[in-house]
Amino acid sequence: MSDDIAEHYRQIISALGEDPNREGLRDTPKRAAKAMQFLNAGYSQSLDEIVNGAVFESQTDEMVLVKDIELYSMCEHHLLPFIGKCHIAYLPNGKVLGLSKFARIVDMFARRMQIQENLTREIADAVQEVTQATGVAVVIEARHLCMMMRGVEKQNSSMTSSVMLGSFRSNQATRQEFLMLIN
Ligand SMILES: Nc1nc2c(ncn2[C@@H]2O[C@H](COP(=O)(O)OP(=O)(O)OP(=O)(O)O)[C@@H](O)[C@H]2O)c(=O)[nH]1
Ligand SMILES: [Zn+2]
Repeated sequence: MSDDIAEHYRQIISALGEDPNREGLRDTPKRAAKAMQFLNAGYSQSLDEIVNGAVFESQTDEMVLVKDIELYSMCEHHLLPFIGKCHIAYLPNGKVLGLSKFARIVDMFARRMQIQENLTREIADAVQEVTQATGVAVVIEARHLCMMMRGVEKQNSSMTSSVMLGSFRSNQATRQEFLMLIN
């Protein structure tokens, strides 16, 4: 698989007019293949595996917020990175999720070919599935290199996407509290 990807990179380098045999590029197909596999490792993970049973009984029903989880993903249109941060809140319903698992869930879905809206939705659905929470809110703020390095070449625009489930959708005060806490 890795060799296969490396061979394709060799061909791409060649098609771009470079010499894949010159010293600096000799190992590049192999490195690029390895990097690309890392950036797409989310396809071979499952929610069960990354959560690893770290769901704990708790009587708290107050909002839990995990803020500023850094995020690196690749846009599925150009295969260029988008970079930003993710905020996740939920209202526990008898159980809480291990803190590190929020970052693991973000990475599992970010390390796939994505658009920001779908990434946001997949993270929210996953948190809902493992916690059975009364409500889940996810906000992602990101900058897309496909907008910066090429195309419209806008350096300062960022995109915010959100998904509100359960109480965050139905209860204005809950949503307001969340938005106030992340701003
Ligand atoms: N909604 C959304 N759009 C995205 C995301 N990532 C990239 N895009 C957009 O996907 C669109 C693809 O448009 P196309 O016209 O098919 O491709 P293109 O000619 O390369 O587009 P330009 O970027 O405008 O040069 C562009 O408008 C991108 O900005 C994302 O996460 N969400
Ligand atoms: Zn793009």
